[in-house]
Amino acid sequence: MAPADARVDPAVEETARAIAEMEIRGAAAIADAAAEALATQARQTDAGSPEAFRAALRRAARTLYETRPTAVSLPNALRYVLHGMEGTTVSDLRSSTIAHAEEFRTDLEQAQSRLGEVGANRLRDGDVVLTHCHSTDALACVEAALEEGKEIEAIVKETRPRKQGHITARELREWGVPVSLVVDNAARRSLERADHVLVGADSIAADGSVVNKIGTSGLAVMARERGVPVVVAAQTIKLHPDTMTGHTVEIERRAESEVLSDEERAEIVGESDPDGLTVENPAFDVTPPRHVDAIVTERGQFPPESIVVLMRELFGHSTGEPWRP
Ligand SMILES: O=C(COP(=O)(O)O)[C@H](O)[C@H](O)COP(=O)(O)O
Repeated sequence: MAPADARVDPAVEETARAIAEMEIRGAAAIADAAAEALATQARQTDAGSPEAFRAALRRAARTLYETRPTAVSLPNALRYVLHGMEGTTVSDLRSSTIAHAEEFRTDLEQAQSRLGEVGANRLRDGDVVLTHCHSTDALACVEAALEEGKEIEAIVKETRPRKQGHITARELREWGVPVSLVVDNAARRSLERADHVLVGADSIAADGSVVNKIGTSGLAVMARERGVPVVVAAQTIKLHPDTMTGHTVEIERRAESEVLSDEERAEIVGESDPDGLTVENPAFDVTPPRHVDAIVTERGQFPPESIVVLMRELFGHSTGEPWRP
């Protein structure tokens, strides 16, 4: 049993709540917040023994891990920080954990800006990108292209049901990028004037499949039909190491209330049996590698089928779940 002083800090509970309720969202932001929360746990814990310290960190990591299942950046971040927890005294454990969390967060930021430079090479002056959801990795490519003096336009898919497209549109407008906001159903028509589909990823599997916001796979199929290249911007923390041994990526299913209000439900159901109406709300889908042209990472760009080589290089060691007791 874990020692009594292995308590999860309230700040960690608060971060976990914010991730679960999507106040903190997007794979990179989730990873960053999780690493920061573990540093807070390490700083605040009143654990009186190395054993209690380790147990408290593992508990905190598990609390964070259980928030959202699809973005692998979350377990990758937790694993990185917990693997860095070294020492035989509480003081050493504390300082090594905090140092690793800080290193992770700095690396994350630098990786995104390097990735942006790599992705910007694909964008030419005057190009139009079509986006889906809100991805900081994808936007880093646009930002780097703008810094190089290129003019870029964007067609931004609204992205039902939570309309993360509005966040994308806001950021692009802050940078002065002309934006056409379109409903998701306008995707195929909008592809007529797009030069690239540019999206992010929550997880990338060993076969090069891309797990991203629901609607990405349909968009990629249509883009292939129209001959518009599909570019996935994804730092290497989006690579899912467990898929090298055949695990599949869990697709998060979210609440009906994101899709249908109580009043709308009542209107549809009328006098009929309420159980006859169910709402499916999967948050992500899987785009097969044949519909993806390139995965842009901070290590360069890769055809999806070759991403496994990079995955082996980065995650060749055993992965494991260090937050399990
Ligand atoms: O699908 C989403 C966000 O989904 P949600 O809004 O459900 O979290 C983003 O495309 C990826 O997380 C990549 O984002 P980033 O490039 O910022 O890591």
